[in-house]
Amino acid sequence: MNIKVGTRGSKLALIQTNWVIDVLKQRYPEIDFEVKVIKTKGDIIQHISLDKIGDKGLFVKEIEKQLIEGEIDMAVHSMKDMPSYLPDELKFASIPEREDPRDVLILKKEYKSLEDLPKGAKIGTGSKRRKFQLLKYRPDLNVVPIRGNIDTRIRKIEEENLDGIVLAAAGVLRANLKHRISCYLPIEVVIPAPAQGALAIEIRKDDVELEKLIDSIRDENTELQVAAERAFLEGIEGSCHIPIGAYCNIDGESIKLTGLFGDEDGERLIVKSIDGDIYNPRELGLKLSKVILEEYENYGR
Ligand SMILES: NCc1[nH]cc(CCC(=O)O)c1CC(=O)O
Repeated sequence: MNIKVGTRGSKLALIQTNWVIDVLKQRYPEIDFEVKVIKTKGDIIQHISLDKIGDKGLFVKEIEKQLIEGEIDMAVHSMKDMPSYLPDELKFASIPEREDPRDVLILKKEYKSLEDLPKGAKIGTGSKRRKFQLLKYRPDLNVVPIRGNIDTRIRKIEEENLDGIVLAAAGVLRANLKHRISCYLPIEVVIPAPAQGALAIEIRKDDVELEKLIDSIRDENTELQVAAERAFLEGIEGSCHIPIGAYCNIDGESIKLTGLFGDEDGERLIVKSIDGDIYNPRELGLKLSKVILEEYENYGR
């Protein structure tokens, strides 16, 4: 059997794709996998702030088209970049084990933590979720927009004379850049993006054979967390112009889901947690989105 795997061409996308192929190969050494790099709209318009072009589908549409047409058989993405709804013909296969969900700071050599940073320090991030949570903790910081893949952003610390940047631990660790991490931001301080650190493997709905194969690398806790966190995102119906975050903590049969939601300019920023059990993660996510949206509407009244 020969399986064609579609991916973006960024270093991280290729690392993630090869990671999935490697774990599948360990179980099915007889299967051949062929990587096909696909250029997406998001890769072509690198210079514009993601905030301004918006649209989560930017990095996946072209890949999904090739999947539907049979040019490829599966696609590997970062789950956090995936829109709430997939094309009718496609679905997610089982989800493998999540990487560290936290965000990290990569700082100039002089500094080791968020607390170390001098007043007014310049921190680069294009994400409102990261920006407003950092400012809540350190209102004096000067948060400036940056874009680009991981290497580009790290380079910009020097090039644009920043004191540091915020990145997802998952991308930095997968790219073998652990030594660059200055500190991990606790989940209580910076709630991650829904499903941050988890991978999405997209396949055709009718591809039962491949579905079964990928089921061998399923991680149940990750699937539970992703179900709850993405249901919250779906319930919010937000875009990337507003801060949205979610993290699901599992403790035996109990789960605690924490959600973050706010407005475009950071005036309203709401964080709330609710408890549930491992049997209804999706319902818990949808419920939390309703509770938070309601609180948002009543804010300041
Ligand atoms: N927004 C781009 C993106 N999409 C996935 C990752 C890293 C891997 C992940 O979060 O799962 C990143 C980089 C980042 O946010 O630092």
